[in-house]
Amino acid sequence: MNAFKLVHAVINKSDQFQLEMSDLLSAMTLTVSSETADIVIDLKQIPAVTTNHDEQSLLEVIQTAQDSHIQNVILVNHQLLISLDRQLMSQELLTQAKTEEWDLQTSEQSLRFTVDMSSPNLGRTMTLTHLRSTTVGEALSLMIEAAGHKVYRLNHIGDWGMAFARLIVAVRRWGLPDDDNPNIGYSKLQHHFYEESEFNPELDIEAAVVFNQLTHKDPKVMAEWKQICEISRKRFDDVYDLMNVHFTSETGESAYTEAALEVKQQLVDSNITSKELDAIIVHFPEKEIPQALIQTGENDSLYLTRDLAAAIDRHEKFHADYNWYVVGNEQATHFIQLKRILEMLGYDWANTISHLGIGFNSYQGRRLINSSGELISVNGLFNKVARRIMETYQFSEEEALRYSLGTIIFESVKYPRLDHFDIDLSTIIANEQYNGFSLMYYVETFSLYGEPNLSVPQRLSKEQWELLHLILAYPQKLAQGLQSGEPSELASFAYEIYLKHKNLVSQENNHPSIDYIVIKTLKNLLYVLNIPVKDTIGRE
Ligand SMILES: NC(=[NH2+])NCCC[C@H](N)C(=O)O
Repeated sequence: MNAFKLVHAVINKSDQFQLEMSDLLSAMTLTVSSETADIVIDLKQIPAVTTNHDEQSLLEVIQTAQDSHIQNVILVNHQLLISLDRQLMSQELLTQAKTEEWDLQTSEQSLRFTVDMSSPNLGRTMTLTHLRSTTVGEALSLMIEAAGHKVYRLNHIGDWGMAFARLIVAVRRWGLPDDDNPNIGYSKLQHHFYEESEFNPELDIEAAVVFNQLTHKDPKVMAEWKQICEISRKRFDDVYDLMNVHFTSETGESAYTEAALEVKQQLVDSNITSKELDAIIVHFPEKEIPQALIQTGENDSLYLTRDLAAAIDRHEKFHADYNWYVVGNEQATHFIQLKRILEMLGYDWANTISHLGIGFNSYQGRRLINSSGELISVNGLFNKVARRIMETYQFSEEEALRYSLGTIIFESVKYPRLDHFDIDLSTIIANEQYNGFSLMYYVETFSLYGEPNLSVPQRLSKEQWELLHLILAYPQKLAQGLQSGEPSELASFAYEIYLKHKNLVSQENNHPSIDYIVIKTLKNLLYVLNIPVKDTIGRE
């Protein structure tokens, strides 16, 4: 049941008005309190309506359409106030919940998106920022699909650069890490390298030689590099499997080293670079953008230059309307430079690029380390939270892991992206709180009585209608979440529905048909956030 499409169709059926769905979407509110009306349309926000006469005609269009969903419509102070046939609307919400055909599209055309998400670095552990990029990126991808668009999920894996030369040297001296936790092992090796190189400058010299060999694709050194990458990669796949995240394309940065040289040449040829010693630099006309380093020595490539090559490749492959990068906000300048350089090269599609930044993330107030200062892997975090759930609620191991995943995923999407999020073991699994645990538990254990012959009550109480009325806003919440790139819009929407329903139940003012609509809608919202809720419908 999509009230936005309904109103849009009613108006556009006439020859007089052809409104854009996007205009209607921003002008139309399902009022918070349904006392005045069920739908308010602010006509000042609709470009096609400019005069009093237009306002009057629009009113008449809706009146003469005599759509059965619309009970009454009046014009007050440049606003259209629409009252709906509550029973009919509710009945249609019930049908939607039964058939699970969620009609959430509010866009006339289907658009194409790429979402750069996760993009961890091999040869070290996945950080909480990478984890949150994965969860936010996947939620956004599912939201894009739910809204009827096409998404390409892209993993731009960090597998190139000086860090790998250091790791190769470290592995030569101190051996490969053990199998249990290779990425923790690699991170320790990197750390060890830094400590040792303070006393032993030979290490840095050897790393520089290795990096040069890597740059020239020396087969023996490439084999050492490849081994490190493959071992490291497997662990990330375990995380993706657990979270049910599947990428359209996973390309290491190493795949762009040659294309990066071409981009460099293109920049030099367009006269937007300057050479300072061995370095090639772009100065921007805007003073506030810091100069960008394109190359430091012959034949090498830098993160930015590889990213420019990858962006061009992405555009050629996917021709997306939107290219999103869900990446830590400390890289804000990098993305400003990336976009501006593409503009300076004359790529008109540069405006499709948006950096959706991620704020600071912590575990118990710190980075992913335990109380004795040891690194924890993301898999380790899932297990830790699962263990805590098992102890607290006596869940089976399998159930605890599923709840752990759902809880961590929800926790990382429930705040606006740029806000700090902390995984606090004592609060994230507390029941009846604003967390993933409570929502999963609620939708999976709420007792629903029967399904087949449900129908909504003849007369809905005020509170009952207010809850269903809130659910009618789903397509708009989804559109707003996509507009701002914020899955948190849906997380807080789910929580609001949950609270209202709990309240209804405590007043014994619920009804099986309403329970059914609510639980199915909440489940759908959780699916769209990639929370692994069970398919089955409560206990009978
Ligand atoms: N296309 C991109 N730059 N994606 C993000 C890459 C993130 C990078 N690997 C990092 O961990 O910092």
